[in-house]
Amino acid sequence: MPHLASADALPSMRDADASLGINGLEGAGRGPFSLTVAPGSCVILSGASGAGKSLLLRMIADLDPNRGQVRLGQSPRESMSGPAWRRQVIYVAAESGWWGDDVLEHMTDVPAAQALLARLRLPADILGAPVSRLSTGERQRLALIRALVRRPRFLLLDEPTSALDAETTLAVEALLHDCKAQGLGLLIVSHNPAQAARLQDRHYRLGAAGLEAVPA
Ligand SMILES: Nc1ncnc2c1ncn2[C@@H]1O[C@H](COP(=O)(O)OP(=O)(O)OP(=O)(O)O)[C@@H](O)[C@H]1O
Repeated sequence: MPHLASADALPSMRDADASLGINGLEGAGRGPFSLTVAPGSCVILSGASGAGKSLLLRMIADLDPNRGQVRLGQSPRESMSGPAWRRQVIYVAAESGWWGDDVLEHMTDVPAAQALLARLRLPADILGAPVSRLSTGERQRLALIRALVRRPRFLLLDEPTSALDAETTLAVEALLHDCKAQGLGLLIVSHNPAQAARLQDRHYRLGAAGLEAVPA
């Protein structure tokens, strides 16, 4: 893993065969949606603005009202508390929310977060900065770091590079690629066909008729 600043900075692989299974998930008048994300794989979700992509991710994380089956391997989502579920399956919004003005207090593993800064082209002292002074792109990358250092099994990423320049976008993608190689499962909303082509193991488009597989 030559590109990693620290092997400890990435989620470790556990229960390698535990897929994220979504079956008949519906809510807010949308769905039912069914798809599977295997560990160590990347599923891209595209579709027109307003199609319901964020809603689907939020329903999987159980952040919006929904019904249907969601499982992690053999374990149904309802077998664990909401916070326990969202430690394993983390939703990262396109515009991240921060509950205080101190970046550091949001990081559950500061050394691991520190080890990822350079990879994402962030300054070494940024963890000491107030959230209110960060640029949109800095906040977006720090939200990804904040999620990664919690060592989830699946990440639901909503347009994770929407605020980034081309070179920084590639740096984020390289990190995600390495996380995937360590067993992390990814479901990523992207409007960028080139990014989809670089990252996807599978690709679905969300349209009026529901999820449609997009050929590679
Ligand atoms: N909790 C909710 N209950 C009912 N409707 C909702 C809820 N959340 C979002 N919506 C509506 O569902 C629609 C889809 O929103 P969503 O944010 O999922 O779209 P999107 O596909 O992610 O769009 P974009 O690409 O522009 O981000 C919108 O019209 C939105 O107002």
